[in-house]
Amino acid sequence: MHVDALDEATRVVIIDDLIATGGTMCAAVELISQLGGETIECAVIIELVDLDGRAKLSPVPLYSLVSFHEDEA
Ligand SMILES: O=P(O)(O)OC[C@H]1O[C@H](OP(=O)(O)OP(=O)(O)O)[C@H](O)[C@@H]1O
Ligand SMILES: Nc1ncnc2[nH]cnc12
Repeated sequence: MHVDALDEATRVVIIDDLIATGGTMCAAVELISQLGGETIECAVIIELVDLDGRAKLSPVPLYSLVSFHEDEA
């Protein structure tokens, strides 16, 4: 991503296929922040609930379409 791709007025929604530990999504939030933007929401298709990536993202809200628990895998 170019260093001048975002400015302070840019509100970003990050979309990925899956959240597990939240490390990937957190890195994306941090990158957006370093470039001056603000992540207003993260969205995924699949959330692996037991790995608690949602807590790592807080206070950025997470929207997920499907939640899997360990005993359902
Ligand atoms: O919440 P995390 O623990 O960071 O994991 C989530 C990431 O893992 C998967 O990518 P993966 O690294 O498997 O690569 P790929 O989907 O590009 O093949 C998935 O697409 C997310 O990007
Ligand atoms: N724990 C996990 N299960 C399935 N896909 C993944 N991608 C990254 N972490 C994963």
